[in-house]
Amino acid sequence: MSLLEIRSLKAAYGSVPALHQVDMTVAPGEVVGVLGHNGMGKTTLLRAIMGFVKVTGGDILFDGTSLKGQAVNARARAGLGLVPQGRMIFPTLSVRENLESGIAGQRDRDQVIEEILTLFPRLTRLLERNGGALSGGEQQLLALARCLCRKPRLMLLDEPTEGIQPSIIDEIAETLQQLSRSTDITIVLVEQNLEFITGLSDRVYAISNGVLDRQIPKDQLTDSGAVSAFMGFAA
Ligand SMILES: Nc1ncnc2c1ncn2[C@@H]1O[C@H](COP(=O)(O)OP(=O)(O)OP(=O)(O)O)[C@@H](O)[C@H]1O
Repeated sequence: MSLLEIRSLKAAYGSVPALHQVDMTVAPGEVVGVLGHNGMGKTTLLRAIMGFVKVTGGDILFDGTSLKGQAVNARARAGLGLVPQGRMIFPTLSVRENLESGIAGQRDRDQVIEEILTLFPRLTRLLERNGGALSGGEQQLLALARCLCRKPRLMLLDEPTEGIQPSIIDEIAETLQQLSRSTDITIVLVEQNLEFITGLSDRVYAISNGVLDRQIPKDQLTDSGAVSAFMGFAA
């Protein structure tokens, strides 16, 4: 069974439609990419799944249950986690406090943080530093780690490479690969970075003008020229 199933989804900002038709399925444990240019609806899709954007048609099923009418915190409790575009960490809180803010309920905070940090050795050295004093790449690692503190079953990642140095992009890719290999987490990743998305994803969908109904053929995923041509990206 699919962990996430999206059927004929439509979403709008007021009276302005942003998603016209989105159909996708994600199996447990998969890493699924959504590739698209600026303004095509990638962020809107993730925010609609999480419950931040109003859905005007269609349905989203998580683990077989419709998310219709469920508030953001109910979706988070069900196991959805979003790492937003721009990272949105707390700049005046320390790395440790940022991580603590991601921990739900009465769980043993130190133990949760220790567990998560095994995936993020770079953050271990930075625990007492303020979030705002980290580089963009370090902030992205922190945003990922904070999301993981809630132990999501499905993690939604919004352009994790945006504005980040290539050396840390590689580290983020390795961290996500390790996470995917060592746990049963499911990931939906939206990106414009071809190399990053094709390197990480089991399957990649294309989104264009709020329509997502095409997948890039698997045998073409390793051929960036073919993917660019499929997407209509300039060579
Ligand atoms: N808060 C908003 N109010 C009105 N329109 C919005 C809002 N946010 C996004 N839009 C519009 O919805 C469409 C999809 O935007 P979205 O941010 O989802 O695209 P994106 O693919 O994530 O782009 P980017 O890569 O630039 O982040 C665009 O036409 C955008 O202008």
